[in-house]
Amino acid sequence: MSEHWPAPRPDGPVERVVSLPGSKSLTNRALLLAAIADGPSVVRRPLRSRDTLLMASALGALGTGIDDVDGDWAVTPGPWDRDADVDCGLAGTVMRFVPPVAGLARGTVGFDGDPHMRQRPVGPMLAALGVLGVRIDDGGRGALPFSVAGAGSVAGGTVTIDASASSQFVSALLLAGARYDHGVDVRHVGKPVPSLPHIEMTVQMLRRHGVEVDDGDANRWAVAPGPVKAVDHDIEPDLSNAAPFLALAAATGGRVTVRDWPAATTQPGDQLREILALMGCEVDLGDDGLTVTGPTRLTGVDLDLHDVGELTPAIAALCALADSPSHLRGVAHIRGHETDRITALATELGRLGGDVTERDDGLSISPAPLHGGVFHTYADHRMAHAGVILGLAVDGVLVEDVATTAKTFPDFAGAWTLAVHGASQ
Ligand SMILES: O=C(O)C1=C[C@@H](OP(=O)(O)O)[C@@H](O)[C@H](O)C1
Ligand SMILES: C=C(OP(=O)(O)O)C(=O)O
Repeated sequence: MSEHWPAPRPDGPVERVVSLPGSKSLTNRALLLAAIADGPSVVRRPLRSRDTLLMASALGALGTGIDDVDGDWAVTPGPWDRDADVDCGLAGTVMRFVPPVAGLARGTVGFDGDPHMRQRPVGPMLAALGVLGVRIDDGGRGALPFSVAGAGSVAGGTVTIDASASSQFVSALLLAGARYDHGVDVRHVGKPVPSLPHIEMTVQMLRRHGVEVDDGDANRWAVAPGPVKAVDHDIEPDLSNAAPFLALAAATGGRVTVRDWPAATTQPGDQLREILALMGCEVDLGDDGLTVTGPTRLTGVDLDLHDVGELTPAIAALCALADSPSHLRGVAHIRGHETDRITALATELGRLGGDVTERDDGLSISPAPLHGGVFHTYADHRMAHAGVILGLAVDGVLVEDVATTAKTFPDFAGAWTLAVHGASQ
C-alpha cells in the first residue's frame, strides 16, 4: 500500500449494497463486561480491528481467557492475579475503560500507547479513580504513561468529575462500578458532556448484564454494587463507519444500502439518517437495511454535532461538496480525539481549495472549487474517511496513510475500492 493512496473516483452514480464490520464501541464494551462477568460468554460477530484487538490483549494480559471460536470471541473470566502491561495504541476505549477494572486485579498494571495517545485527555478520570480508592501512579502528569496498583478490590462510592473532554470518562467508571464494594455514583460538573448516546449505550449494556443503573437525573449516573451477569452479545455493524459508504450515495447521486442496520440502537451513527436527509438525500430504513439515495446537489447544513462528534470528519467532507454553506458546531472536544480534528479538517480541506473557517467548537464550510492533492490523515482513521469522500468528486485526491483506517476497519481500502468500483475492479 503506497503512502499516498489515490482515492478511487467513480464514473457516475454508484449503486451498491454493502455489509460492514462490527461496532468498535459495542465490541469493546462487550469484551470488557464479559471479562468481569460471573461466568463465560460469547461476543458474536465482533469487530476485529486494531482497537478491539488491543482491548482483547489488555484483558488477556490481566488474565482473561479470550478464544476465537468460528470468528466469535469466547470470553472466560480468569483470576486477575498478575502484573501486566497494556498497550492502548490510539484507542480511547482502552485507555479509559481498562484502568477502572485494573483496580480489581491483584498486580501492577502499566499503561502506555502511541505517541499521540500521551496527549489525549485522561487526567480527570485518573483523579476520579483516586477518589474511588484506585491507586494510580501517573507521575503527576494526568496522562499516559501511568500505572494502576491493583489491590484486588475497590471501595467505590460517590465522585464528582468534569467529563466535558470525553464521555468515555463516565462510561469507564460505570462499566467497572458494579464490581466496586459500594458501586459508583458519578456526578458531572462542568461544560456539557459530549457523546451522550455513548453513555446511553453503556447504561443499556450494563442493564442487559443485570446491573442496576440509575440515570434518572441529568449529569448523574449511579451503579449499584452486585454481580455482572454473563450474557452473550451480538455485535451490530459499526454505524459510524457506515458514514463514508452512505456518503458514496450522497456524493455521487447514487444509491447505497448498508445491510443489517438495526431498527433500534444506541449507536450515534444512527443519526446519519437525519443528517443525510437534511443534506437532501432520500433515506429509507427497511428490511434490507438502510438505503440512502443521493440528490443531484447536496445542501449545506447547520448542525450541532455535540452528541455525535465522531461523525464530524465525514460530514465536513460532504459539506465541502455541498452547494450552500454549512456550520458544524458543538464539537470542541474533538480536538482531543485521534488528532485535533477541527484544525486537521480546516487544514486539509483548505489545502484542496475548500473555503473553511476554523471555530473554537467547529467549522464553517462554504462552496468552493476543489482540486486534487495530498490529504494528510494524522494517524486518524476518520480523517482518511474524509479524504476518500472528497476523492469521490475531485480528481487526484491522494490519501496519506490510508492504512490508519485499521484502527476500526479491517482492509478499509479494499472494501472502499470494491464499494466505489464494484467487483470487476
Ligand atoms: O464510548 C465510546 O465508545 C466512544 C465515545 C465517544 O468518545 P468522546 O466522548 O471522547 O467523543 C466517541 O467519540 C468514541 O469514538 C467512542
Ligand atoms: C474518537 C474516536 O475514538 P476513540 O475511541 O479512540 O476515542 C473515534 O473513533 O472517532
